[in-house]
Amino acid sequence: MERAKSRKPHIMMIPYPLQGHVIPFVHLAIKLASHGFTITFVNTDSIHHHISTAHQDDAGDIFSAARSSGQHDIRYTTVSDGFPLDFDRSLNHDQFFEGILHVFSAHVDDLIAKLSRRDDPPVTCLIADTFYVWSSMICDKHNLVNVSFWTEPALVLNLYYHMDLLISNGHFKSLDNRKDVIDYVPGVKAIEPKDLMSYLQVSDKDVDTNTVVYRILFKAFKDVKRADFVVCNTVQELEPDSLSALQAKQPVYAIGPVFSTDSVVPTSLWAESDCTEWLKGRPTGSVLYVSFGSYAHVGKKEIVEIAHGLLLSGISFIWVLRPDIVGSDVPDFLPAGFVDQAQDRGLVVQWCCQMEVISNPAVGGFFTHCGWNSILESVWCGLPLLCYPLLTDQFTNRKLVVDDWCIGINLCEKKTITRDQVSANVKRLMNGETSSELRNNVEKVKRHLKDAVTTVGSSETNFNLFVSEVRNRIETKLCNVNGLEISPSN
Ligand SMILES: O=c1ccn([C@@H]2O[C@H](COP(=O)(O)OP(=O)(O)O[C@H]3O[C@H](CO)[C@@H](O)[C@H](O)[C@H]3O)[C@@H](O)[C@H]2O)c(=O)[nH]1
Repeated sequence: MERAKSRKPHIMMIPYPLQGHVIPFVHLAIKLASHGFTITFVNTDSIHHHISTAHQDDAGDIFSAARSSGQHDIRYTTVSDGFPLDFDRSLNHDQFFEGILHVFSAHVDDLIAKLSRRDDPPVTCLIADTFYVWSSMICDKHNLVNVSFWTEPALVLNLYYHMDLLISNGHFKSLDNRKDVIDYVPGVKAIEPKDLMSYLQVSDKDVDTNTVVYRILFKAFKDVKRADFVVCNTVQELEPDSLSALQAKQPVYAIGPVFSTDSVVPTSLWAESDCTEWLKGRPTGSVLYVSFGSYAHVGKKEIVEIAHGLLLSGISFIWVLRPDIVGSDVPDFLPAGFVDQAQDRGLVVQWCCQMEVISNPAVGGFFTHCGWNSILESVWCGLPLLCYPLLTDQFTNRKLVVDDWCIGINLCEKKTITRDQVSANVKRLMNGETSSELRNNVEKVKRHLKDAVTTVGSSETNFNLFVSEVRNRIETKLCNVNGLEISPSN
């Protein structure tokens, strides 16, 4: 018993190898380390390569500054995702995901086995992304406490969790899906099929649901039901019904927003441009920030319409355009002369420190693809949103933003957009009556986010509860291994 108790709990954390997942994982890692856990953070070789290239630090351990400034016990290692470094994962999306589905877990298994021979204290808990299909298998094999980290809204988890209901009611995976409102999912009063995640909006007539994305979804949301704990990057007060429905099934903790405004850990996969000089002296709230995140692609036609719409609007803007926004094989996508026409009114960068830019007082609105991190960050900074969801959870996130919280407006119902539509909506977002209403509403939602992370707030309380439950579970496991019969409270 004493031997078990004296061992520091050691958590291995493995984010999904995508930007929007790595960032919240890093912040959660630092928070757990500051609560006395030993953390081993695992990035894929490819993610590590991108981060260290972007930050011009090839040998880098991304946690070195955090370790010395906070005296945290965070170790950092990398693992192969099964593909060579120069394999284009964005261009060969499905092949890459087949690897993540079938091959990646063997590398993780191998890494844990290696660490357990070498590491002190031994790894006793795994926090893996909910989209991984192998967490329970790995945890069973290595006797680890199994924690699933969900980086999207609870509403989205709740809908995936109840995919079987959507299928049996004919809203998903039937030849011709029902189009009426869905009102039978526990914790979801009503949701229209157009607000489901993109993957659940298709019928069997149009799409083959045996493709790799669906095989991952079906397996991952079965596997999450076997997790000991689920932590969600959301706030109890913002999504009480979905969270209660999930909490009725298994221990689920809303601990968001999980981010830090002064992080010393490099996480960007692309080199960041500094926008501070450009923003200097611009009137408060006058600049629109435009970004479509790290993963989704936008058609060249749409990029051209957005570009013209931004010019037509007369509003100043910073537009993040990753080199692969259309596709890594399409390097030229902006209309000829765009940058010259924008003159001093527009800045185009391939990537930036988003939190730093949107917290600048000159920025007054966010034109977004509705990635969940961007929504949380935008609310944190008090910015209303112009929503242009592209895929996956982004449609469902838009429902929360536009319909439930009334802090944003829709760019369009369909994917096709026109420059006039862009210009009109940018102006509505930034100035006038709609803009003031949205800003008032954002302040209310922002209050929930800020309150949640105070020492008595819901997220902080949930986090502390989670920490103590995980500790107990780890101790119980260690004692069982050592042949000691104890209850967690001993
Ligand atoms: O120039 C930029 C642009 C973005 N970011 C950061 O990158 C993250 C982007 O995350 P998110 O807004 O969630 O978008 P994606 O990168 O597209 O995230 C993926 O992961 C999210 C969380 O699981 C999902 O909600 C999205 O649909 C999915 O595409 C945020 O933290 C931003 O602050 C930067 O630092 N600089």
